[in-house]
Amino acid sequence: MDDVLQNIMDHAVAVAREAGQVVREALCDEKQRDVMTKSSTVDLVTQTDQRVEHLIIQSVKKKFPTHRFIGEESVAAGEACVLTDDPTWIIDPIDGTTNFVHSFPFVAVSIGFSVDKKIQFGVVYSCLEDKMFTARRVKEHSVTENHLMLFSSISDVRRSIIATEFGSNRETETVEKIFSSLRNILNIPVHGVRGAGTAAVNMCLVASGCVEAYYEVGVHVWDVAAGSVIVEEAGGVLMDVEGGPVDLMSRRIVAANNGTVAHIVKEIDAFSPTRDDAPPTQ
Ligand SMILES: O=P(O)(O)OC[C@@]1(O)O[C@H](CO)[C@@H](O)[C@@H]1O
Ligand SMILES: [Mg+2]
Ligand SMILES: [Mg+2]
Repeated sequence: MDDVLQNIMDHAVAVAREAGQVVREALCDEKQRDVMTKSSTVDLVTQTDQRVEHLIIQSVKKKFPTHRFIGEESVAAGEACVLTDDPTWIIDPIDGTTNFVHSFPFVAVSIGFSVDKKIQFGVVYSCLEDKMFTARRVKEHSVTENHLMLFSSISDVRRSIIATEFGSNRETETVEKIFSSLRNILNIPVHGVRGAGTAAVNMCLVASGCVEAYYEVGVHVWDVAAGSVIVEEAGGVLMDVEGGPVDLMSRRIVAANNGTVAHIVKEIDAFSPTRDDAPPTQ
């Protein structure tokens, strides 16, 4: 299985790079950045998101015809978001669509691959920085092209930088919760709070030791599937925002180094968005 998995992972890296090239070219063409909206007026999608997801899925289907997919834009178009034991590609064609639309320079192609409901490898291509992050669920871990993982050993949370995002839900109660967590964390006080505008890149920042932790309520499985392996293989931990094991379908995540995770979890004002795998409401 090892060689088989490596073969699949090599394909994921190649197709992520190809997708990244499409994204970079689209950035120079206003038409390809025309905005449509999904769950709210600030949940953006472009024809490039759809095109890139199609490109990835078609390329994988040619090589691995029995594999299944959970793709952000396919789910938006009505496909089920259900993880089975079958080999499944979990795809976010553009993580950071808002960044893409505004030319804010953090945009990633994120591909996680799951078997038996466990993510086996993750590939995050931060395509405007041209950084490829990969990790496989074995002892080895690697970040290609010299982007070495330099995991943070800081254990004093007051010396940390914490990453988070504001998401695309603007309901008053949700915004209140987001600010309540943010206030608690700023008041620790931490050195700073940052957000790249993409969950996948935020998780790679944890794996690289640039930030000590990343947390968010409202993410989707395609935002974090790839990053989850990258963080764990770098030596980090994943947790639910109220402690306990993370559930990638729950839309809640903390990814952190060992020293700060417990401190961050204490400060989060948790809530529970509708799960990614919830049956559709009629
Ligand atoms: O919609 P996209 O661009 O794929 O996802 C980007 C994003 O908004 O999704 C997460 C919340 O859902 C955030 O962490 C992240 O910034
Ligand atoms: Mg995303
Ligand atoms: Mg996306």
